[in-house]
Amino acid sequence: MMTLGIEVNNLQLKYGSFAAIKNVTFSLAGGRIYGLLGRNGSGKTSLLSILASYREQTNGQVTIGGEAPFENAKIMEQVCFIQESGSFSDSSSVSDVLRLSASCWPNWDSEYAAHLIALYDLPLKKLVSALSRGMKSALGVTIGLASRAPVTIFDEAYLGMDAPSRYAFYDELLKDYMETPRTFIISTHLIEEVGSLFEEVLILDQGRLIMHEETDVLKSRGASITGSEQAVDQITEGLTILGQQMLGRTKSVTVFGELTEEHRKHALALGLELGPVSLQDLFVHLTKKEGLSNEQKEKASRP
Ligand SMILES: Nc1ncnc2c1ncn2[C@@H]1O[C@H](COP(=O)(O)OP(=O)(O)OP(=O)(O)O)[C@@H](O)[C@H]1O
Repeated sequence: MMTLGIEVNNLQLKYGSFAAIKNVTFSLAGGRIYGLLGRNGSGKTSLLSILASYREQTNGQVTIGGEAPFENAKIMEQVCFIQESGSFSDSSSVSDVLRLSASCWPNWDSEYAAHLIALYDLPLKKLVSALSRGMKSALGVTIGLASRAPVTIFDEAYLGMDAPSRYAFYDELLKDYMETPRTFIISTHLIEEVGSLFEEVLILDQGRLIMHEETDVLKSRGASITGSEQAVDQITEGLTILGQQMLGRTKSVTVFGELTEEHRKHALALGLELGPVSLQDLFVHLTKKEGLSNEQKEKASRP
């Protein structure tokens, strides 16, 4: 399958006078799983809508495979955008929606669709209006995966699904990605659940891109330090603490910022255990209202 690179340059989107996307610039090579994170109203859906040709930007450039996506039929059939709310007509039946989807995406895989329909027990004859929220989400997920679109975007698409269904979705996505590599962009608030899928992470904060990093590199921007309370307190003095936890006599502290070699040696000498920081902890810290100053955020986002 071809890999379509995505270039976003100085992108701006305004609703009236309100700027929802502010001078966002990034480049995605494609063929990876990207996570798009941001607090409520940070602009995730707005950004994804532009990539999916649902909206035109106010300023700046977007290209997918070298072409601007807006009103571009050739690009639109390469991009599948699945939203939480679903955008299926209420008066269509599930099988109508699937038939329409099959005609929209040239790479549609009917066999795979049938597998997912069985997996999620989707009632083909029911009208969309008669589906439960979770069933609507399962229909969306089925379409996104079976579309085999070179760029597949899930915008909180599995929110209505119960935990077993969500985990089945993560498994399917990973399996499908291994078999037919393509670009997935996934926006989510369920960072602990979905985070391990991401190879790169983008974080939006009030319309600005404050971080775009390989997940592993991002995780090395912080550390968890575990051991005796006294030793942990000693080593973390003066560091930015994201969170702490006591488990019996053992203390575990998460810090922001890379540990210096000296710190590491000292920690090991004190018998402390060092580990990576969780994506969730980093995210919460980076997007906290009274968290880092814009200057600090900018510094943190630089390699
Ligand atoms: N059609 C619209 N008209 C006016 N303002 C809008 C419109 N759509 C979104 N906005 C505003 O743009 C900002 C970004 O919204 P957007 O839906 O892109 O955020 P989000 O990151 O997807 O949020 P959430 O996580 O809550 O879904 C918000 O302040 C929102 O109120």
